[in-house]
Amino acid sequence: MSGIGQTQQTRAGQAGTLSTRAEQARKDTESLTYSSGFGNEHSSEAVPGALPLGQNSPQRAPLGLYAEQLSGSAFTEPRARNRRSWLYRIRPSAAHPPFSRIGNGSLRSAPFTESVPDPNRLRWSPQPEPAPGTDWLAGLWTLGGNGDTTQRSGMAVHLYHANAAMDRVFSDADGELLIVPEHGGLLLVTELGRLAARPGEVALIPRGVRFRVELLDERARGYVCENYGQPFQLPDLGPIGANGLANARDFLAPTAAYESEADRPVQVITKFCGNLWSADYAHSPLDVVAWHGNHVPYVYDLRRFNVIGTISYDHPDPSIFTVLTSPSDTPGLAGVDFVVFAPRWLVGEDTFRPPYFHRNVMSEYMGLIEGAYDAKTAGEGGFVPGGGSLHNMMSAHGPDRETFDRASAAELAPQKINDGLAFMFETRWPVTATEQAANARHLQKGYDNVWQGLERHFES
Ligand SMILES: O=C(O)Cc1cc(O)ccc1O
Ligand SMILES: [Fe+2]
Repeated sequence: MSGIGQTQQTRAGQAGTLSTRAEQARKDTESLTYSSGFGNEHSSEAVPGALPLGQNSPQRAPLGLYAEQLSGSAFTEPRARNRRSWLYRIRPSAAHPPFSRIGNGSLRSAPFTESVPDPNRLRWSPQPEPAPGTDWLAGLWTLGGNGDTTQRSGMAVHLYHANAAMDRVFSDADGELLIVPEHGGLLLVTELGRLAARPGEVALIPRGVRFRVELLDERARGYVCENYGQPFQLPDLGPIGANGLANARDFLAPTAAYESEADRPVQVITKFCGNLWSADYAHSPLDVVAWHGNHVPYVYDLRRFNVIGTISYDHPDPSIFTVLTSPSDTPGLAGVDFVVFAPRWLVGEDTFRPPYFHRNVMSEYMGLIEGAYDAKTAGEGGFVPGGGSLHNMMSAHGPDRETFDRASAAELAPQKINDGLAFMFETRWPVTATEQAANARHLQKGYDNVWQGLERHFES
């Protein structure tokens, strides 16, 4: 079985240095166009007349293209949950050679059984530098997760660290991918078109959609939530009303674009029930000339998030910061929520304003995109951009001692939190760490100490 590293067949060496590739990718982002809205029907054609009108599958599709449906939900799921796109492509996806197993590299999948679920609070420093020539796929490193890929339930937390563009093409049959860049921009070249995602933005690649990743900078680092469960959707707003939190119109789907160069060999890798499989195609599968549907990738700028919080007293639960939720069969119980702690004003009166001490039945993985987080002291060895923390089901956590001391004594003038962008993947089941995460050198050994020295103040 060959490894996950890039093969000879890829063009990285031939196409010159990464800077040339990155420069080209940056140039490509200047002409990107998008279609706005989340969950709605989008349509796009790169060549006029490529999209059939009034039907999906004419006897002969326009321009000699092949019509193909990509289903992200069962055919019969309720209309509100139904996801599919129709693709009009140069060759049908069915025309491919057999897939063979390749090594999984540092990727791991559910069920996670390498270690036992850990009730301790865990925190990691940023990922170490990858070897030169590491593309986005080879740079994926799994921290942990829950559920079962074969049952389409649960989630995985991955980190990525890349310094080379991807020539091969990847798709994930196991789940959708929420990509959270922390350092360096990405150009995602997908079957449905191209999207740019820079730190502060997130990208969502639906289950099964093929893509490759170009780097917009010399190095790219970030987080990935692989959601095996129901696709992410916008949370209901209840009494908030018709607007607020992440607004649907701020999600941007790509417009159709296809690989225009002559046929060339392309390695296509698929992740299927936890393993990587590879096939050598004689052409690029990113050959969709037109498409319509709602099973589409998105990019979303987290700075567009309409943050809602208290204007009276007490610290609201962080569900108020939910960007996207993957529901379970139990109302209100998410398989996984994606939550953002964006710049906001704190005005609560007679209130301990940072996150409170708590124990939660849900499990919380937190990452930091930039700056600092208001419950934790910043700086080397602390909660820093590129690092992450895991507070599993019922583990006791909250403000560290320094934060507690400061916030308990602070003068409660209106205060703008302006210097940080943190996020949380909050999931219904404990996250079991992979062996590589449980034994990582960058696991912070003294994390518990941040809660040391919280002295007794009780006077009876
Ligand atoms: O643990 C954390 O920092 C996340 C979090 C934030 C918050 O504002 C309230 C509860 C919570 O779990
Ligand atoms: Fe928490």
